[in-house]
Amino acid sequence: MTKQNASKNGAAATKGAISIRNVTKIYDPEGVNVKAVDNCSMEIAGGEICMIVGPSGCGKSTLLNAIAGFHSITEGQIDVDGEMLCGPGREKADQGADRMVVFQNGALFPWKTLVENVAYGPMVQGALNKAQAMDKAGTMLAEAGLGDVIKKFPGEVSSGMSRRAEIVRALINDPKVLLLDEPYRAMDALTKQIMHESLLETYDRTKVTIFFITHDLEEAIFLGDKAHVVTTRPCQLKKTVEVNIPRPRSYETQSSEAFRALLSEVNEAVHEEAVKAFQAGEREMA
Ligand SMILES: Nc1ncnc2c1ncn2[C@@H]1O[C@H](COP(=O)(O)OP(=O)(O)OP(=O)(O)O)[C@@H](O)[C@H]1O
Repeated sequence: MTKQNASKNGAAATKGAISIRNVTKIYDPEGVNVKAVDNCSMEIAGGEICMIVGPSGCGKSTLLNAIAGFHSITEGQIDVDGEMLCGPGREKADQGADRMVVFQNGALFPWKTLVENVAYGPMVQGALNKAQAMDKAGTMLAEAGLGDVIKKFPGEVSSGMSRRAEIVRALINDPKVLLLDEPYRAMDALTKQIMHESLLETYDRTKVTIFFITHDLEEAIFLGDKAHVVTTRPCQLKKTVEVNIPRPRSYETQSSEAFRALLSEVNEAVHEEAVKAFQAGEREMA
């Protein structure tokens, strides 16, 4: 492992605090009326890596989409750094470069090289001219270990490289918050390890707040400062597990007693909710 480092919420980490207060989301209230989130509250400090775990279909992506400004909320309020994104009088947040999203299915333009993909955002927003944007994109890709492939097209590099490039693309505008919705879901264990190292190194450079949805409990403990376990639908915060394992964390960390104890604590909470989700599904089928 390279210089994956140190601080949790270091001195530079003052931006990107997310406050989710009493948020409820009902899809299609006049029709199918699906309550995905119910009176859910959570606080995420600026510069924190916050992992969200819970059963399938419980409402995790709904929360992420509300923070990103893709979906409205029905009640409650979401703030970033004390400024209301959505809440009373504004049911949907504006989308903005201060909150960048990376999903599990890649979203790079296949007809552009990696460096062109990364440079695209600041160029079209007019934040940088083409030369500046290409230069910054090349530097950031090199920092992420992709210096040799910046001129390759997404189809010419591995899925792991593409995903790292997507994260660089999300970070080029220096967002306050990085929203990750199961970005490594389809990857094999070894590729995931590389992704985790790379993400932690990126985090050390940027101290961006990370809101990360996963079903992989080991990933949640390995990466997170906190793991927020949420209930089966409708989503509420069930339990917060503080991951008080010092950084840097290496793969030996995963066999430590502290790691296994935290894993077991998260597993127990998630399992309870998974059983409820399964029973609810069986009732619906009956
Ligand atoms: N546009 C929509 N209209 C109606 N129901 C929806 C809509 N989008 C999501 N849902 C429902 O809301 C619930 C929560 O969905 P969401 O995608 O937030 O869950 P999730 O926890 O992210 O799931 P997964 O872990 O499987 O990705 C699900 O029951 C889903 O079917």
